[in-house]
Amino acid sequence: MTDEGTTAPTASTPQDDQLTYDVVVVGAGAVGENVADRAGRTGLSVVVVEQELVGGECSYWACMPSKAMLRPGAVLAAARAVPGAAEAVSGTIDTTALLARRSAFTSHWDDASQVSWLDGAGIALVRGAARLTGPRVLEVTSDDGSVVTLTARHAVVLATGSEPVIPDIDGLVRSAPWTSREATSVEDVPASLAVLGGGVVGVEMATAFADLGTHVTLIVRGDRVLNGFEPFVSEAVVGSLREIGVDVRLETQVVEAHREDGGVHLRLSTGSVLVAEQVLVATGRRPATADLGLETVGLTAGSTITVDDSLAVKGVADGWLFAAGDVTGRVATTHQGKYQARVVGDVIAARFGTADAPEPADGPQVPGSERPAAAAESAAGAWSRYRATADHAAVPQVVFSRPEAASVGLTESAAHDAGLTVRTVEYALGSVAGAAVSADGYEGTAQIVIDTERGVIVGATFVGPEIAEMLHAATIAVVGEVPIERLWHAVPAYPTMSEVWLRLLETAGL
Ligand SMILES: Cc1cc2nc3c(=O)[nH]c(=O)nc-3n(C[C@H](O)[C@H](O)[C@H](O)COP(=O)(O)OP(=O)(O)OC[C@H]3O[C@@H](n4cnc5c(N)ncnc54)[C@H](O)[C@@H]3O)c2cc1C
Ligand SMILES: NC(=O)c1ccc[n+]([C@@H]2O[C@H](COP(=O)([O-])OP(=O)(O)OC[C@H]3O[C@@H](n4cnc5c(N)ncnc54)[C@H](O)[C@@H]3O)[C@@H](O)[C@H]2O)c1
Repeated sequence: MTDEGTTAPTASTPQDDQLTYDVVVVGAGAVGENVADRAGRTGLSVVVVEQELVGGECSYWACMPSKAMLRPGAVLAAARAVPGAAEAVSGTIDTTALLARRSAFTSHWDDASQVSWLDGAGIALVRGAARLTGPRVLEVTSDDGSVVTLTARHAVVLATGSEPVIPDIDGLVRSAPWTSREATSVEDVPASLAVLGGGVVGVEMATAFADLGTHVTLIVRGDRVLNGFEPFVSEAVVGSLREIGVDVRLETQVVEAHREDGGVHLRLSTGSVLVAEQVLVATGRRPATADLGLETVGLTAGSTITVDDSLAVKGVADGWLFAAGDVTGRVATTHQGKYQARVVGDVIAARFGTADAPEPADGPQVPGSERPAAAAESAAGAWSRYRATADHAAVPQVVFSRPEAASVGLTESAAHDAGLTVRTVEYALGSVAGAAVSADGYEGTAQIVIDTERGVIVGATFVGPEIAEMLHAATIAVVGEVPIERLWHAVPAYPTMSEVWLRLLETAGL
């Protein structure tokens, strides 16, 4: 569906400097790739623009390398908690092997395989930095300075992700701090590391570097880590970080920083000075929108791009501009961004796709309609495939700390803030046979938040070794709004950790 007479460019750089496609996606991270795939399924021509590596942050500097770095420590801890296996693992982590496996997971920071995937899916790629110059038109500047003008016949989707925030602390920028990129691509493991920020990146990277033998100090300004989770998660995670040798300093701020004699000197609010070989700043991320030309379409450069549940950008006329992923400021995880990508891809396919678009499996069918998908999309309500409803009700997240932490939906306090009448039920995971068998001295907690008016679960939290895979059952219960009386009939196998569901429901009075 490219212009007549124009050969659709493949994943190599196109020759023309004026190109028109049905859909232009800016950013080929996990989110942009999924938007392109989904939107292109009904015959729309799609191009993605990428200024760095196709695959984005998650593949090369975030999810994949960080999880690869954390896995050896988790496996060792699991083996050490089981007599019989423990005796077989008397050594320490092999740093060289760990980093080699980490690098393999990033394809050695080479995006060739992802580019081939784009090619196979019939999605064109233009390499360079894209900037809107007005409605539906963008300029892409490549590394060699050449400029391509891209026009979208129907839709532009911004999926430019986010960038780390470096707090305004005297001397910090001059100290050349690490961000998560340097931490996840590390080759020379530092002897000591100060980690600033007790969020997800701070906690995961403190764990990973402690495993690598680095002396880690975690500086947290509040009285707990992982603020978005239930408070009992912080207690468990801080306790175990300290057990693996991380010096956790709660209610502490960095006042001033400078680099001297090969190390970074951090003056702390407590009056002491901390010296570390490197400092990792993990104090959150902001949407990457500073140089996107937002001002040419009536938005503010550098701001979060606000979208509705169809992922259409608010405040832009004619419904041609969409956004998904970190750049929307909704939820900054790959899985939720990819969910948004599926939604917006389907919305674009339905609104602008051809008459032969497949009929949706859900939503109202309009007899005799030439474009059933378009009719279904325009009538779509919450929980249809065309609306990102889960962004409000059922966001799951796993933190790969030790113990792991996982949650979906609302915490108790968020439920109160939302005006719900709730009760919480908690159960010690270590009392469940499946957990006791999996590790001697297993410690962990499961909690559900029950909306007492509707009799459904609106939130769940787990903390404990190897609980990550427990989360999806909770997500299904929350999204499905399964009445707890019905959940009672979902019988967990014995002896698995999932038996905690039975114990939670018994504790709730069933
Ligand atoms: C250390 C770390 C660990 C993480 N671990 C997890 C995890 O385990 N699980 C999880 O779900 N999430 C994790 N996340 C979050 C996850 O990485 C992000 O939510 C995800 O990468 C967002 O995807 P995205 O496509 O929106 O953005 P990105 O992956 O950032 O992709 C955006 C792309 O747009 C490109 N781009 C930007 N501006 C332009 C422009 N003007 N022109 C052309 N291209 C442009 C960028 O180069 C980039 O490739 C982690 C994050 C960090 C920092
Ligand atoms: N496993 C996962 O799903 C995973 C892993 C890593 C990152 N991520 C995502 O990446 C995003 C970024 O992670 P993050 O940890 O950088 O951000 P975050 O928002 O999770 O945590 C940032 C922390 O830094 C603190 N902070 C902010 N400014 C500070 C300052 N000036 N001084 C001291 N502390 C300060 C905040 O209080 C907060 O605790 C998150 O949204 C997260 O969801 C996800």
